[in-house]
Amino acid sequence: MDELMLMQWFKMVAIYSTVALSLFKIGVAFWWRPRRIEQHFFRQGIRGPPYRFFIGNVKELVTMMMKASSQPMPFSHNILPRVLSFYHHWKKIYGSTFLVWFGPKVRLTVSDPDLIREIFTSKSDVFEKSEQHPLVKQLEGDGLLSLKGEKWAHHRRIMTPTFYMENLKMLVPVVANSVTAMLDKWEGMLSETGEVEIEVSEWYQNLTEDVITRAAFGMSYRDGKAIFRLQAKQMVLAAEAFQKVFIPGYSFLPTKRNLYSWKLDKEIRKLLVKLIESRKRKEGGGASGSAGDEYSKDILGLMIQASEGCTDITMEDIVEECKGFFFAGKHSTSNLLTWTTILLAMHPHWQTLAREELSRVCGSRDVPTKDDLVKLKTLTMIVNESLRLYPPVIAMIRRARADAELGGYAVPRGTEILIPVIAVHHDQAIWGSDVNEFNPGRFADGVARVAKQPGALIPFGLGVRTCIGQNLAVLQAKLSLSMMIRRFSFRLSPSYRHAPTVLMLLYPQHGAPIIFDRLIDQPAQRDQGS
Ligand code: HEM
Repeated sequence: MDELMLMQWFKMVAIYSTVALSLFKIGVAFWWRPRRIEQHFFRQGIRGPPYRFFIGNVKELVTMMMKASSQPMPFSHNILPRVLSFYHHWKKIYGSTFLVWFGPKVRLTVSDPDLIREIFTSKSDVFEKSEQHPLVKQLEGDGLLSLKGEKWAHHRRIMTPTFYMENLKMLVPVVANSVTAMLDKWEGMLSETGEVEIEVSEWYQNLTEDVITRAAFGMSYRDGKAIFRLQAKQMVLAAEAFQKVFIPGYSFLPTKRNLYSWKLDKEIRKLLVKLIESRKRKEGGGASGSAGDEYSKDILGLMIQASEGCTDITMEDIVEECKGFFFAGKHSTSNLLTWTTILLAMHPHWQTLAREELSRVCGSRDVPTKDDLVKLKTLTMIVNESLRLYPPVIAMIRRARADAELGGYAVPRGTEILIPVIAVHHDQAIWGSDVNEFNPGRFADGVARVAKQPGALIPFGLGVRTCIGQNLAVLQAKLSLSMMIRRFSFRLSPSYRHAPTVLMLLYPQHGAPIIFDRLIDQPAQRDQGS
């Protein structure tokens, strides 16, 4: 009997100790540590909204963001208060470098271009990519976008040749075919008066899906389509997760949402493995590259070749890279195209200037050649101004992997740095009093002349982790816009409501309905007439 009591007593002590230890750990993680970090930064003159137990500033932050995006805004490009309302609000109180708490996770906002350059270049080994939310990681894949260290460097080396300009230039006919098919369909939809209203963002998504599947994977559009549909569903889940406090380990629980996201991931994986294996068979069968040998250095081809030469590139690695390229290749480029079309519809004068330049450079050619594209300075200025005012990626995050010094501040290990790209792009101190105006002319003497500090215009990031797809995105945007501008003039539909919103990337909340008018004097017609 005594022995039994003793056993029970030990059991009780064990339970109480476990509970006490857990409470202690919770206290340290959710109370003591945040307070200590707050004090550390306060002593250096950095303040911020006060940390609240467990939730940090998430409640105020989500409320502010929801309120700001609840109504459309006037046709103004001063979009910072709407799309990054918490930053805009707290910057006025605490200055541009402040602390903000995403649950118990601290982020230090940094918008000084000199410090941004330091983070991305000379101190890029200390300020590494931060760990993504599990749902975002599932969507983007565990490839280039999130890998670190030697494995990232190895993958980047393998895939870089895909994006050499000589290889990209071979894509001009591929992209042009897709754009022609899209514009022909629009033309078929014209009313008797010669105009049609198009919701361009959906069309651009299909276009960029088409281009990335063909260009990067040598696959047909239909093969890639199913993957894009599944990723769109994952994107909704990931966007919802951003509005909640992140609880480590939660993603492993079999909740309804997690079960659904696992199912989506499994289906994507299955489709990708099938595609990769069929491509491997083709490569093994003597084909030197992707389907049709048109583009032998595509991502999939290079990854497969690399996996055959060494054991450290596995099928799993290829699947993860494919996920990332499907995601990154589609959304950001279609957003760039959508915002640029909206801007040109709002500012028709720049359509005219771009059209005149196209006539000068391309003459009677309907589709610009790769050499023409380089000469289209006005179009380049327009694209740069669009990326400045409406950058698809509005913020980037880094994490200090060791104690570090930044601009005279001591930043403890584990601190995350939030770089509000959109705030930098809308900073009057950098861009001048017309900062919120659409003025591509500011780039007339090149980007460097205007944004004197390299960290001032960063739509594609900076330093070693800069966007690998930058040249492909710009090539695709310039080619699509130039072909569209030559065929149509366009204006905003009366149903357009200006509501830039963030769902991982910056997009128009109520779509982008645009009215297109067919131009009478088109190059193709001039050719026929001559
Ligand atoms: C307008 C279009 C695009 C924009 C604005 C954009 C933006 C960015 C930004 C800001 C980064 C850096 C993120 C960071 O440092 O945290 C990045 C990285 C990346 N982007 Fe893009 N991107 C675009 C198009 C593309 C395309 C078309 C592809 C693929 C074909 C692509 C693939 C990637 C990859 C793989 C990375 C990770 C690179 C690395 O860390 O080595 N992006 N992109």
